[in-house]
Amino acid sequence: MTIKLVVLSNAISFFGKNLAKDEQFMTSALAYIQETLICAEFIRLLPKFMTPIVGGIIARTLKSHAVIFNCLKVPKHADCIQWIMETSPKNAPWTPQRIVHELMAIWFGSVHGMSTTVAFAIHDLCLHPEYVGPLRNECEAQYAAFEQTGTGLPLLDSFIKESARLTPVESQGTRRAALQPFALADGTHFATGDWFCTPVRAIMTNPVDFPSALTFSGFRFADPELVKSLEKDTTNGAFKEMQKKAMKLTDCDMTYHVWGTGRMTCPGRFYAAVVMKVILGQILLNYECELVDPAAKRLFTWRSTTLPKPSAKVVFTPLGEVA
Ligand code: HEM
Repeated sequence: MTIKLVVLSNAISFFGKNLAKDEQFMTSALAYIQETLICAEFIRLLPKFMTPIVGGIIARTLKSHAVIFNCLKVPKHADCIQWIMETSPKNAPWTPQRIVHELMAIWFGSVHGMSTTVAFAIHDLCLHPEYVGPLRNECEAQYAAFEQTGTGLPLLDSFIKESARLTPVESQGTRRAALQPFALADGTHFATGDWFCTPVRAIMTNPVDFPSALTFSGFRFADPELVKSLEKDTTNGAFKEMQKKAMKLTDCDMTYHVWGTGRMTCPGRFYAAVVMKVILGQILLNYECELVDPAAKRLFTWRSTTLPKPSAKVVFTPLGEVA
């Protein structure tokens, strides 16, 4: 009885209220004491070299150990918190506070980046209705497979990439402060504390890299053969402006800076691309969308950021109700 009383009194401080009320856990926590005592006495009788081997075998066979370890083990989650914990520096792991701080920074960046990029892509669907047919056909044919694998929908992939090229959320990227005097390969010199960045918008509208750079060409990044096969769907040559080389939404190079550059290129872009395709795929499969006033200003710029104007309203009409 005494041991039971001590176990009960101790349990809240050791394991917290929830586990202290868990009958299966508490039975095992009590059994653990007795099993450990017997096991320890037995092991003391063995030659020293055998103790770790036999001790390990006994520990694995004791039921109480299994229950306790299963209840106390921190589960491995498939989420962003787990990823942050695993990528925190091994030699000086981050405190819980730092992990929450990192999580909220990523939460902000990812929600802001994705919501703005998707909003602009929806505007582009409204402004360039010639793309709706081929995109909807692609979704009808491939959305189920995309749901299984998270890959595919190459026309939608290109459409989102083109929308983000012409309306990137940020006009400047890869902002860095020089921590010590620093020179670029071309000799440009930075003193300690100087800031520099890449002109994202200017780079992505450079006519050297993008034919008809200021024209929206939703399939310019797709495979030219695939786009050619759509020619029957268009009468006005809408899909003719193509890049020299096909490029996926998640690809980045010196001409496409939406995801940043170099060592800090966005690691969330594969996830972001899938989420954006889910949202736009569902819209294409279920709705017709229309800007209430297509001629009105739909974006505004604040410093280097471009955002959708809250007044730029879109009407979504379920496909079944389209007149
Ligand atoms: C359309 C949506 C997104 C855009 C446009 C975007 C853009 C960017 C850009 C430009 C950078 C580089 C910043 C720099 O070099 O200073 C970056 C970094 C980063 N992004 Fe994204 N991002 C998006 C979505 C996401 C999502 C969904 C996640 C995570 C779930 C994410 C996680 C990160 C992280 C952790 C970094 C920092 C990488 C590092 O420090 O090495 N992003 N993102």
